[in-house]
Amino acid sequence: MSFTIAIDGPAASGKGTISKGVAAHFGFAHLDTGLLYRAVGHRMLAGEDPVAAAQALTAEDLDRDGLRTADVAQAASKVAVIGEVRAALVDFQRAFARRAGGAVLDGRDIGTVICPEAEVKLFVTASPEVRAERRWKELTGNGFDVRYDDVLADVRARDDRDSTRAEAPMRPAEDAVELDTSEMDIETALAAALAVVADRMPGDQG
Ligand SMILES: Nc1ncnc2c1ncn2[C@@H]1O[C@H](COP(=O)(O)OP(=O)(O)O)[C@@H](O)[C@H]1O
Ligand SMILES: Nc1ccn([C@@H]2O[C@H](COP(=O)(O)OP(=O)(O)O)[C@@H](O)[C@H]2O)c(=O)n1
Repeated sequence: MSFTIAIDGPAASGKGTISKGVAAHFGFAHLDTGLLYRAVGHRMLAGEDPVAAAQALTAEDLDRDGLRTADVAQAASKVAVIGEVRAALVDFQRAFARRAGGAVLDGRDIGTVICPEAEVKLFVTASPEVRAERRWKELTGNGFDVRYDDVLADVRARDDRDSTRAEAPMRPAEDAVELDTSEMDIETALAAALAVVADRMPGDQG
């Protein structure tokens, strides 16, 4: 049986953390679809054509070091505007979503474009300032020397590019449950997400 949970939202809203927690709780597989775009962005920064890079993407590309930097995040959101890049990544994401045993995918367009039939859709948000603070803590904790103001500017620039692009813009699906985590710690946010999912689980799996 396949069961798909789509979790979308802007940068550093906590969708990855929630997705991992939901997947672990239910024993589902998890795909961070942002990594696909980051891997293509990384290859573009190395001089490759982004469409060719997306078409040739391998599992090893997703394991590379250096995909979590601010520069790669910006490059990811630039390649994500290109329709041919997005098209090259669709089949892999849909196949993952349909795998037996259940799947959680997080990104920007999972509930709207990749898996419009997903059994559960969440759209996770938080204010730009809260998200920038979380990302700043994460990056400085990982040894990156970044300023809060620059992280906030990066988050805002990506929000703007991601939500205004013509192809698969970031937005909540009409049937998505919105979860504003601005005032929630990780445990509270995960509990709220689990409650939404459990409510939509068939039988006694919740
Ligand atoms: N509710 C929360 N409260 C505080 N920190 C959080 C919360 N959710 C996530 N974080 C932290 O914020 C950072 C970004 O979270 P992440 O799940 O990677 O966001 P996203 O996948 O939306 O970019 C991580 O360091 C994570 O531990
Ligand atoms: N399903 C997706 C996932 C990511 N992306 C793009 O990839 C970029 C990086 O995504 P990410 O999820 O790794 O970013 P964070 O939310 O972790 O900061 C985003 O800013 C989007 O431009 C997308 O267009 N569609």
